[in-house]
Amino acid sequence: MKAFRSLRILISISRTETPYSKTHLPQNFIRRSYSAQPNLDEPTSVNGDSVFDGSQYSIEDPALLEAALESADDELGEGEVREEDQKSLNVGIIGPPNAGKSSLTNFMVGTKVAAASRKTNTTTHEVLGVLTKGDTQVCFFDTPGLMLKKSGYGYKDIKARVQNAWTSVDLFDVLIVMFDVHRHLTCPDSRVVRLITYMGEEANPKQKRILCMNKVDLVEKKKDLLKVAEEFQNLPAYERYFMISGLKGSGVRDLSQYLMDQAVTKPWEEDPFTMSEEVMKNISLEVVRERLLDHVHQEVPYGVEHRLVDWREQRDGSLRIEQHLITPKLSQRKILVGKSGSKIGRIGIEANEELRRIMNRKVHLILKVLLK
Ligand SMILES: Nc1nc2c(ncn2[C@@H]2O[C@H](COP(=O)(O)OP(=O)(O)OP(=O)(O)O)[C@@H](O)[C@H]2O)c(=O)[nH]1
Repeated sequence: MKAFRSLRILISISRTETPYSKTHLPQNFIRRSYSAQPNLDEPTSVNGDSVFDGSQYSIEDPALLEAALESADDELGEGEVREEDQKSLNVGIIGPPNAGKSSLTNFMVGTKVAAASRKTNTTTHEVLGVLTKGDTQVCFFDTPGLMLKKSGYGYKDIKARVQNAWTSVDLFDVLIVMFDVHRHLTCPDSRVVRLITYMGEEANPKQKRILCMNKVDLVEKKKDLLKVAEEFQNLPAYERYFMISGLKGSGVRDLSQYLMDQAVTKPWEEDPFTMSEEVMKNISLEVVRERLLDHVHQEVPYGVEHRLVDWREQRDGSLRIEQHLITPKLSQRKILVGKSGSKIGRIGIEANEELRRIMNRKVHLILKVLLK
């Protein structure tokens, strides 16, 4: 159930724009619960008992129970807000690679899963995450590749995608210009300074711009932060300056509050009940990890390398998920596998069932325990 709890947060993360990437969760799925039993007592044993294959198990059709729990159409479900009451804000985050854009978004959105295996540079403006709180939805967009060349001009000629990105940057309600202040103090990069200056030179009446000095946790002498603030203080386009640690969270609450306060009455653009494929992949890892921690009490889970090796939609609409658990020691592998595969089997059954409920479709979870 811990994964279900985290899902209340996870569902507010948005989707990537691939046609097959959307999974629409039933709007009241969080409140549903139904039990299911595997129809076999023992998990599959292949080549020395290291494989759990979820396709060996079938779950009773929960449709009847789902129907019974369905709320009436005109009732507002938990977390739903009438369109006329919805407030929105689109926030672009611009900054050099490694500035901490994803980490900050993850912290604000409330989970680490948003970007762990995010594909970069696939779209002009990639949704990094969506924060939906009360009646307000804040969408965070990445602006990949938007840096300035030494000449001071953008890399417009590289690809039309980048050109479009530059021209549409102005469309965000708020633009966060972010940089790694620790790096700036130790090894300043002229391209970053140029970007900060360029974005701060001229105020845009339709867009609020803020300058975020990130990674303040790495700066030992906090006085140095004031020096940096002074360096950029005469840039009229920045309405506010924030000193934050997107990873550790310092200063993030003020920033989140500032953003929530900027939201205007406008229907939400992102369905808070839609999950991207990337998010689902990470959920699948999280769910298995959780079960692992539940069932293996020794130190084992912390030494285990956990990989998603296959994620495939099958012809019948079901999802095949294969994950590998790689242990450094044979003894750890034995603990994980259990007698005749009983441990990994149990972990697999429970994780398979939970994933089936979350994804709202049939899931074949394959877990393999391997030795490094
Ligand atoms: N100490 C510290 N590290 C941070 C902070 N924010 C991010 N990092 C680390 O900096 C690295 C880059 O962070 P990301 O969030 O991936 O940066 P990004 O700007 O999204 O990077 P790109 O995807 O390359 O554009 C990671 O190793 C983070 O853990 C912070 O506030 N403090």
